[in-house]
Amino acid sequence: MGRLSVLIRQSVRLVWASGRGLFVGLLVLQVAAALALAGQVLSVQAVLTAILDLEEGTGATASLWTPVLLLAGLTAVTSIIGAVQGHMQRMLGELVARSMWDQVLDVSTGVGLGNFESPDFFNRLQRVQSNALSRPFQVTQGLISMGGALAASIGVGAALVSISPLLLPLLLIGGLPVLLTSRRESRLEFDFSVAQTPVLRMRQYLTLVQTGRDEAKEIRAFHLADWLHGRFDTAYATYLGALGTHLRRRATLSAIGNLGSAIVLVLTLAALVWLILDGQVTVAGAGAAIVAIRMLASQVQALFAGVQRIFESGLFLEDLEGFLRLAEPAKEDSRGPEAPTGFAVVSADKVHFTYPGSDQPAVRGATVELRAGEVVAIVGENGSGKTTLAKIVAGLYEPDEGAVRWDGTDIRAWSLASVRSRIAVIFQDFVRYALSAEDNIAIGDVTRPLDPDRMRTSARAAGADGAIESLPDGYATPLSRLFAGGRDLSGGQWQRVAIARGYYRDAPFVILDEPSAALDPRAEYDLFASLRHTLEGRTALFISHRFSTVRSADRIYVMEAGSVVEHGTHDELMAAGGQYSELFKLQAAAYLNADQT
Ligand SMILES: Nc1ncnc2c1ncn2[C@@H]1O[C@H](COP(=O)(O)OP(=O)(O)OP(=O)(O)O)[C@@H](O)[C@H]1O
Repeated sequence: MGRLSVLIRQSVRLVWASGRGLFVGLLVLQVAAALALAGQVLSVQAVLTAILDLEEGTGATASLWTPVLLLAGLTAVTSIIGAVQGHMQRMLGELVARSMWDQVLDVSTGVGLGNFESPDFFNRLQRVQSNALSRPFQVTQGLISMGGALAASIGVGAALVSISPLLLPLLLIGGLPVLLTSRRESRLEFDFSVAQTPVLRMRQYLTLVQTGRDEAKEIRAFHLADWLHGRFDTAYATYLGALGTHLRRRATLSAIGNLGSAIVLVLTLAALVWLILDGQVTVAGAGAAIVAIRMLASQVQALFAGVQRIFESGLFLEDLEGFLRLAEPAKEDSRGPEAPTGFAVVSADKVHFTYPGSDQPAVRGATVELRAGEVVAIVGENGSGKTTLAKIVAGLYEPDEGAVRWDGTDIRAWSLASVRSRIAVIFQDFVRYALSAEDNIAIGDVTRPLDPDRMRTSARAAGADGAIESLPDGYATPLSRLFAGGRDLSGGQWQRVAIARGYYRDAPFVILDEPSAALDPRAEYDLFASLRHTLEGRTALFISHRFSTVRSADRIYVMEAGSVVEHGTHDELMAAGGQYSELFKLQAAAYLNADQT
């Protein structure tokens, strides 16, 4: 009972916050329906008494009409209430779902990036999306049907007590077996859901692969359709096998519970027969009692079904609450004083970082420094830790050791949200939003109204203007074939849109993570050469694994296996004859050979 009252309190809070008007309205209707049901029992008794009086010749036909009309009226009222309630419940369910979605999306967009490295997080997210979000609606229904069944049980119970007080306790006991088995059933359901989440996610992933636009060409080119279908079928078969076992267990439990209730109902009816034979109940009373017992049995069943729904949803709601708590550290991000609007020096000071679940550090004691207005480059081979270091400098990952400092102050001293607002990052794997070209650029800064001039200047600076202006609707063209009138861009054109997005953001510090990977060598050279002019004094960190691109940087850091192994200007590094000069010559030779062939 303790657990039930906690769950009911939680659920009421949830429903109350989402749609209190509808909730109260539904409860009022439930009480009205309960009164109408009790009225029906009493009307049946009155109808039967009038019929018996007529037969015995002691009553008049006219006295039959009033209870019959009353019974008809009450029956109509009950069914109308039922119909209206259905629609109101649907609306309330949607309101509850919306407020839950709001909270879930707050978590998914607010939690630390580290969560997205963990399959556990995705399993929880999946459970929350496919289960926990529908559960609040179930709880709402459970609460309302409980409230209604309780009111109806009291009403019909009172009517029954007026006929014979013995029958009521017997009927109430009838609900107990179902209640006892329902707790066990709810645990089974939750455990099943937890166990099946990874299989379900794999199935959904296989569906996405087989329906995705990007994957479509590779599936055809590699003849993957049958192979992927096979994997999908196997995943489905595993799930169906487990579902069969699970449903058999649940069916056995509910059969036991319902059998228990049915036995109690038979005992109640037997007691009624005994009361009639003993002369303690009149024939009219017995008729009404049978109606009342039927009504009450179904109400008691509804009451316990409501309790069962709440119990069953309870475990999922706890899961949901645990998930929502993940956002608490994210709220911390916007606490603390605002970061200064600029800096003289940004440094990463002996930073170490290991990805969650990984045993190898991705960055080991790396130190870099950027002075205001400088264009600094990080180079290194694939997997050397460049992107990870950039994410640490951007305040997206917190270093395990060491610190990122602005003019000597650890950025953790300020609100992380404000630090991030001073930085524009163009990611290697930037997002291609299925929105207009204009939105794709202006998304770089959504804190102020769209500035068309700035947007066009940014597009021009990134060299994206030509491609966009030749689209059917220019900047208003959706950059996706998913939507009517949409067009797609080439990889290089998309990359320029992403660069324009970074330029559009009015931030003193710009981080470009391999922004030229999809550009041809001339475009890449032009991009870097024009960077200083485009950024107009802003500080830039440029990441590349093409050494020739960044030779004019103010300073170049060379990374290898997570550490900075060399740094200096191009000339200094070439003169040092270390790894930079070796890799630079290797890449240059590869280009020369390519030119000669
Ligand atoms: N999300 C992740 N989870 C676990 N390990 C990761 C993750 N991302 C990168 N790593 C590992 O961290 C190391 C550094 O990766 P990082 O992406 O920083 O290198 P990079 O120098 O930017 O490489 P590239 O030039 O290929 O982009 C690699 O060994 C990589 O396997």
